Amino acid sequence: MVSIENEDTLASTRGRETALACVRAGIDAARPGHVVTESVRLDGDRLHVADATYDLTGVDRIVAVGGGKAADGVADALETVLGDRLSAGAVVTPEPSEGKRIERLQGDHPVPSQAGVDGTERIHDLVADADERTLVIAIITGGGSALLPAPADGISLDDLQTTTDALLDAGAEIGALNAVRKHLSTLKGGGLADLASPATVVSLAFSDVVGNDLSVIASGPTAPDESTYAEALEVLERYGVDPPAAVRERLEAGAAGDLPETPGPDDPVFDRVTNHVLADGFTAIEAAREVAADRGYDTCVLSSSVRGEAREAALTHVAVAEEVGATGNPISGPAVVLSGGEATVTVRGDGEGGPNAEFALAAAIELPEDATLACVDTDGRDGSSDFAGAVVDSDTVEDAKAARAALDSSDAYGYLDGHSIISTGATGTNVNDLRVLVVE
Ligand SMILES: O=C(O)C(=O)CO
Repeated sequence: MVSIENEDTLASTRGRETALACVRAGIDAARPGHVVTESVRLDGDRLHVADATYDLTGVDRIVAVGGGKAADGVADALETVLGDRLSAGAVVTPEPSEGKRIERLQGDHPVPSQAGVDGTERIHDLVADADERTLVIAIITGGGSALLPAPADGISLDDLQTTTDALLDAGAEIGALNAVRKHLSTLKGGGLADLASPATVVSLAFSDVVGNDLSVIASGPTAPDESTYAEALEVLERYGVDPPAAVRERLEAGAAGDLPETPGPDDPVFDRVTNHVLADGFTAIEAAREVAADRGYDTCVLSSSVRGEAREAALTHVAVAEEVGATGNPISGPAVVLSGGEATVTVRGDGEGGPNAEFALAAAIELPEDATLACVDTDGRDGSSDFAGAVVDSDTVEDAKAARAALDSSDAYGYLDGHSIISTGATGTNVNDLRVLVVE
């Protein structure tokens, strides 16, 4: 079970206690041990994944490869489920544990590192000689884009780092960011499926992407890609990013038709590929909702795909809390309103912030008296901070001017204190943000 540091201090009211219990249940439900055991089963020569069954007769090698923030836990669970049938594997994760058959390799997030490049090369080596008798299980989890860098021809790690950094700072949304990354690295944008062909590929995804677009989750290593070099150039322009010369040259060469595009939906490399989304933001929301209902609250899911600038989406949540209190809409109190998705922040200063902290602090300035809001990134790392998020109520902000100044210098954690900051450490999963709004 995920543990929240200092929970006794944070849970000083009934609303706060409920919000934190919901957060804990949401994260736990999305952790790989639970999710994989529920959805993957080996029965003799039959591998069951969700509603699909794969016949392993004739398969003489099963290789599990991939990466992302939940990959270590998925690898653990697969080693248990597949036992001796598993031949080998490698995953690149931020906090690798000791594996049995699947090697655990260190990578870095949100900006890629040399360790990630080395780990990705190991995956390349394991998959490069796959044939018709090989089953490749692809472990695709959020964070995979940075953890599995694989720079394309002519692109250095430094080019990838600079470009990623600049787009993150500009607040680029994930689809746009990944359209660029897919055109700068070899395993993204269907590249892993291409490398594994003609093997059968079964992909197990944990989605941290609103709408579960498989070509965006970890930049879609096993998914057809419809984005283009031209689009990648347009993204850089849209976010005002002037990339390193090698990046611009590659994207311009691709847009001019001098480089092959990433494989699209009709490409035969996907003939033997099946992608399964095993967990997403709704997995966390549903578990949180159950806890709230058990505690006697009326519950409502606002949306699992709230996105946009955190401080603006926060005001919508304040408005919902006000409406619950004033007119009993969309439900009447005591109520728990849940949302998921991915808020972003445009970095304005060099303070310590993150989308969830900014969401919570912006809401706290205006929350009505009977409302509590908890906002966390289910991976336990809000933006590039070491915190998961924050729990706030109408007492959190004593000095609205100072709170606004903190927001303006991207320093929400600088304003919030030990009575608000939620710290879980890395949770081992990643299904995006979870917000719990309690109105008593
Ligand atoms: O691309 C990534 O790595 C993401 O976190 C989205 O899945």
